[in-house]
Amino acid sequence: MTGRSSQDWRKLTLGVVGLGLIGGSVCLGAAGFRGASRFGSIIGFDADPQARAQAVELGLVERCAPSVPELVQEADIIMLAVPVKAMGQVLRACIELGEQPFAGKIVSDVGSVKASVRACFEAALGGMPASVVLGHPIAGSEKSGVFAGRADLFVNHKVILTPLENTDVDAVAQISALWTLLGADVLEMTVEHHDRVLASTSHLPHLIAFSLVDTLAVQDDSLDIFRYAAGGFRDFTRIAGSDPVMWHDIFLENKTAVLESLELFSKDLQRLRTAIESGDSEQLLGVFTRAKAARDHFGTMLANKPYRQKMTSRELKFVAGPATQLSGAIRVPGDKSISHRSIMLGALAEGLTTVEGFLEGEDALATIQAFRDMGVVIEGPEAGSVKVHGVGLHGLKAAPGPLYLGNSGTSMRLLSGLLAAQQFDSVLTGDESLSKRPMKRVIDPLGEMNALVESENDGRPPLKISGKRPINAIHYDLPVASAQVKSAVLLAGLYADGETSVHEPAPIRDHTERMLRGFGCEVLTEGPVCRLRGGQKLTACHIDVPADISSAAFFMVAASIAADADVTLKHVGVNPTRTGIIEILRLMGADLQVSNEATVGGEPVADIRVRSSRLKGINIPPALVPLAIDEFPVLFIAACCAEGKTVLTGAEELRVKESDRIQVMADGLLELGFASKVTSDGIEIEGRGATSDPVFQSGSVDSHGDHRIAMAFSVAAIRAGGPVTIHRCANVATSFPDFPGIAANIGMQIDITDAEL
Ligand SMILES: O=C(O)C1=C[C@@H](OP(=O)(O)O)[C@@H](O)[C@H](O)C1
Ligand SMILES: C=C(OP(=O)(O)O)C(=O)O
Repeated sequence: MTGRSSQDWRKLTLGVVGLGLIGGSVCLGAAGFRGASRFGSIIGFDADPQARAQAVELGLVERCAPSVPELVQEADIIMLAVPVKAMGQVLRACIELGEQPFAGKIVSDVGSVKASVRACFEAALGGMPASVVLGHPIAGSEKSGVFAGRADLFVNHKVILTPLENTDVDAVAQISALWTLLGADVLEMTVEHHDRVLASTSHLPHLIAFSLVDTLAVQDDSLDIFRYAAGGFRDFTRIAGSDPVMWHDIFLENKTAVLESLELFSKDLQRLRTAIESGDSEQLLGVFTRAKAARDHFGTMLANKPYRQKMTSRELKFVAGPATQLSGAIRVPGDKSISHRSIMLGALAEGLTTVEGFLEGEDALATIQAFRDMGVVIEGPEAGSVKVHGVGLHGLKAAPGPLYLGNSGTSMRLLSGLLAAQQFDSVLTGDESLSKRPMKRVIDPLGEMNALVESENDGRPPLKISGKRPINAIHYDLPVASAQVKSAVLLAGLYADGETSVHEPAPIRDHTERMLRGFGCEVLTEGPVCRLRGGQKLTACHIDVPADISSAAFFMVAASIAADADVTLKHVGVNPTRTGIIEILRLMGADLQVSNEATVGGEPVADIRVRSSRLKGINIPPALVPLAIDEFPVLFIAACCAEGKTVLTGAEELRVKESDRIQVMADGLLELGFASKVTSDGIEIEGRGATSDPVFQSGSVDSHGDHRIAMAFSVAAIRAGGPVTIHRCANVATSFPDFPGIAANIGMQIDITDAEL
């Protein structure tokens, strides 16, 4: 649907019936913010003669028609902005114009209950004319009357249109264009869906606000109550100041849907009452933490920020600049792999698990949300602290709907193993990138364990996991060096009768095994095989999440390639299954010093000091590939800045990460004037080293929504001849929220722009 040009509108007369808050605002918005009318003329009618006179005086309309039929005759587009209750009378008045009073006109309304407005049309006109498009702007206010109108009332508000099967598509397009002109976002749904949604999101809250204020107002000490009522009362009850007659009508008109949501709410309220009475703190915390998470999510959605939502309508762009001097000591956010596992194992444990240093990135938040959906009480995260109220191995409950795991492969694969062993069915979904990632690697071994994980999409998400199936212990030889697959099998193995063992073809991260031990579980590791007996109890513990070496890697490369750098990365996790980046950079001649080594909660940590160095190209030993699997995008940047050739082989896994990290990096490098040679399982990069500075041209690259690609090119900018613009960076928040802010602390310059696509 395309909007009309201003030229088109100027040929038309807009007629607004009902000049209260909504009708008046339609007039003012249509008149244009700068006073120049966008319409040929705007006329109005209101049942109240005084309102008619005031509307003209206030400049809402040029003039008022003496009756509804006369307005209908004159106008081309008619907006019936009268209360739902008055609709029948307005329509009956139009009958004097003949059987089809709206022929050749386009008509819409603004009523809050669509089924009853439709019934009014059917009763008055014997059916719904094709040129009538029912609609509802979600832009009320507790103010009403002819003085309440505002030209910008609808800006950035939603308008729901509810066209019927016979509604004329051109009429829908015109009414949609009118609302767009007034600044609104237009969407469509059925009449029934609209009435159900509004019953819960608007009508029920109004009912509760009216009821609460009334309950308090009739108490003896009401004056005191109101005098001392704090901000919470004021915020919560603002809508009790709304027009009583209008709301009285709405409740009676939307009776069925309102009663349904009231019934649901009453049950939940009763449950809270019982929880308070019996001192059931678990139940109270469960409701409150879930509600807080949902409200926070709602807040970020309203602010158009990317928490668990598809980033289709907005683009986050980084513009990174060259830098020569980098210095300072920083601590990057918590390890993503360990953060995920702290929630999963904490939920399965008995008792309260406390976590600090938790990564508040969207991937780990998606895991938290999934467990909340399965009935686990999780407090936080609050400045990296999380409290997980474990429910025990058999305490998870079926989620009310599919579990949405955003961009996170780790969440989906580990949860597949865990959920395959539950007494309920589950569905796992994810964003566009996750929906393309291979899941057969977990479907197959879990199938061998008698689990049923199904994909209708050639082994890709969504995954349907059947519960209530006994899980068999197996020995599994991992065909790919994947810690996610190993962990999925081990988590399912927790529920099996007997010993599950996994053989890894090369060393891969072992956080699951280490953390299980921290929870009191016996997990044996003998060379490449780890074993675990099913049925073991997990006991809650404290987890200190180290800084993520995969995030620190960006600054290790940044400091290595910058002309003058001395950067210290604090409290970094240096588990030997993760230190491939350190080993590879050292082989390339980087100056990395590891100090303050310690062990926290079974995981080694250290500070890493990095200074500028003359890197040289190497053949990356294949054995190091799994130990640095997430660090290759930024290692490619290091290779470009090295002297000589770097060759990566045995890294085909990179092609099935959040993007095809080999191809997407090579494409981006080319945009910056740097040609590389892509191979099926790696890349060859002829470094430019010190012989060419800048190494990269200024330019513009597409990260394909892959966080690690976006951050790698931000690092490349250090050695570019001018700014590097990186598109689709919103997913940086999956693993490294505030990457630009932390980068700025050592002297990197990354500007963020948030633009409409
Ligand atoms: O187990 C984990 O936490 C992870 C394992 C790796 O994936 P694979 O198991 O697919 O190699 C890694 O790429 C991912 O970022 C996190
Ligand atoms: C591959 C990654 O994560 P995941 O598999 O959890 O999406 C990553 O963080 O680079």
